[in-house]
Amino acid sequence: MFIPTLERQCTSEQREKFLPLCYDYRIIGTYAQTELGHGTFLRGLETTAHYDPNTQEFILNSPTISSIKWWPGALGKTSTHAVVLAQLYTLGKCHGIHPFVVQLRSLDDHKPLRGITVGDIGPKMGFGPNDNGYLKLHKHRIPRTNMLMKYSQVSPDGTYTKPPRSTLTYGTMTFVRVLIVHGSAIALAKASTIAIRYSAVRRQSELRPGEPEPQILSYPTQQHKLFPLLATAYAFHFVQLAMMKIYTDVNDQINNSNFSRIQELHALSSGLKAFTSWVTNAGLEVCRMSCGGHGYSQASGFPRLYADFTPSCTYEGENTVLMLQSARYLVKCVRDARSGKTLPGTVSYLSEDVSAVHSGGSSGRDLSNLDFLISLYKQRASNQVHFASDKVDRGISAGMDLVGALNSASVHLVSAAKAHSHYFIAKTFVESLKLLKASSELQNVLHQLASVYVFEGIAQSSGDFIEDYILSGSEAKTIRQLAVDLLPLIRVNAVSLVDAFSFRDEVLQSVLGRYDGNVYENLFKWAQNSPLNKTDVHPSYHKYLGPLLKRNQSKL
Ligand SMILES: CCCCC/C=C\C/C=C\C/C=C\CC/C=C/C(=O)SCCNC(=O)CCNC(=O)[C@H](O)C(C)(C)COP(=O)(O)OP(=O)(O)OC[C@H]1O[C@@H](n2cnc3c(N)ncnc32)[C@H](O)[C@@H]1OP(=O)(O)O
Ligand SMILES: Cc1cc2nc3c(=O)[nH]c(=O)nc-3n(C[C@H](O)[C@H](O)[C@H](O)COP(=O)(O)OP(=O)(O)OC[C@H]3O[C@@H](n4cnc5c(N)ncnc54)[C@H](O)[C@@H]3O)c2cc1C
Repeated sequence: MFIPTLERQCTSEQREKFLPLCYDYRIIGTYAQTELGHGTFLRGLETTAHYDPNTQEFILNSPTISSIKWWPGALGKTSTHAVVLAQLYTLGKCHGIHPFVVQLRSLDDHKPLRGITVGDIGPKMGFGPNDNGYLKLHKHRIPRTNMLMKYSQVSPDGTYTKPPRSTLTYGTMTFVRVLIVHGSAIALAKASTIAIRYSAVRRQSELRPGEPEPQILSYPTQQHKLFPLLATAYAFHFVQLAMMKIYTDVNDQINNSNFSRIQELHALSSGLKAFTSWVTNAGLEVCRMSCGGHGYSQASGFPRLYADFTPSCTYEGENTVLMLQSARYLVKCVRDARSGKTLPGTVSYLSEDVSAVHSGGSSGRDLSNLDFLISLYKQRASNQVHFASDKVDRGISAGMDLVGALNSASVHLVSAAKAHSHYFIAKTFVESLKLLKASSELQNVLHQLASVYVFEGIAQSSGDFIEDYILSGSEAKTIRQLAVDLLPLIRVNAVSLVDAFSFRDEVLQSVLGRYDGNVYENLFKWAQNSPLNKTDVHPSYHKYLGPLLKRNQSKL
């Protein structure tokens, strides 16, 4: 995050000064924004940067205990520098959060500089090797030219020039949220690889006396756990490609001072980061539990995969908060549509009248047709967004201000943003496959994956579709059955579909997910390396167990 921030927020002179140092690993940096007291509410950050025109320096301080920077990755022991987000003060006026490059440690002996107190925040649930750290600043001075001034400037006499958009400072977070969509796809692909390969190796239970124990991958319940998640990994792969394309296009526009789509990008990246990380987070646990006891072993790779992935739901914007950000924009779009404005691509459906198109219960609708089902996802999203938006309007009519009305409708706003994200993902998956140049056999297999993703997505949220009369109860039941009917067909290619992710064993880090399937021998070998097995009789025996047993035996 340190380098992307410099790349996006530096003037050309600052780029020339800082970026070569980063690329050559002459300095190591982190992104120090979050504080003990604030992570979500950026405008509440307390770190200060006061400009001293006499020395043309900024004086940085952590004025309170809650202002201590807390959590930034590699801040504790590794980083020599940080981008520090602080409240800018110049000529007695506060101008809000701005980014500053701050050297933390000497490049000679790595000792913290004067006015800098840094350290590790202590053991966490995962990311053991990462020294997430704290930073306390005390009257620490940096040159004026260390404020990243691409968008806003402070002149030598302290005059402040404001940015074209205050939220340009938030640009790095948007970029990393887009990366996290990719991270979700990768994590779910890894988990699917481990669980499906192991399920092809593991045999368990005797269905009928005398019959060989079947592969657990042959059980419909195991397939129902794993194949929708496999399909989701493929869906997220295509979505992260689409998301990155939109990000790159909008970022190019921003670089040409065209800020027209910055809000749409923020809303989409926020919703997709939250949606994909929540789904992946839950999916990792389903994959682990589908592997029985061995899934709980470190040897499976699942404990570390989960512990390292799960903070994706928190960092870079806590998921609920990001869904609310996305929803806030959707509400704004409903208003714009009602006032006749044209809506941008990813939200243009909100100006369509989808309500009459599909009333639930009409017979003869082709419930296996993906294009038709995507239109139902669209209707569900539009209904939920309009419902939540109407709730906000009713709140305002009842005398609330906008903030109060948004807060009062926030549960429904989160549901609406989820439905919007889900529609975007399902639509992108189906459309991406149409554009894919692939053999008919491959198209058929991928169509099965897209179908099970779309069917299962409706089955797991059938209440949304039935409550709004988008589907009748019997139609929802039919779609649920369509998903189950696909499972044995996907079974045929399931192992090939995870092999296609091409994770090397060294990357997958899983005895259960080994490419050669040689699980049991390697589990036993792995266990031999357990520290507890260094000696046959563990030293603790002589201190505790031995005396206890001997004392009690003497009573017999
Ligand atoms: C290539 C392979 C990839 C594999 C690897 C995959 C994954 C790993 C990758 C990365 C992870 C690794 C490390 C990550 C380590 C973690 C780092 C961090 O966590 S950094 C800190 C992150 N912190 C946050 O995200 C803070 C969240 N809070 C906020 O963003 C803001 O406080 C919030 C909630 C948006 C509120 O903003 P605020 O200004 O206070 O109030 P408003 O809601 O009123 O917003 C005002 C307007 O500004 C618009 N806005 C807000 N944010 C943005 C934005 N980012 N871009 C554009 N516009 C934005 C908002 O919509 C409002 O607009 P309107 O007034 O409604 O028009
Ligand atoms: C592993 C890890 C690495 C990190 N790395 C970095 C880093 O490198 N740099 C950095 O600056 N930070 C980093 N962070 C910090 C991270 O960005 C914050 O933890 C994150 O932004 C969430 O803020 P918070 O912790 O204050 O949670 P809070 O905002 O306090 O969230 C707590 C609860 O309050 C709810 N809540 C908060 N605001 C609202 C609202 N407006 N409406 C409804 N509900 C709300 C949330 O939904 C959540 O349920 C890291 C965190 C972790 C766990």
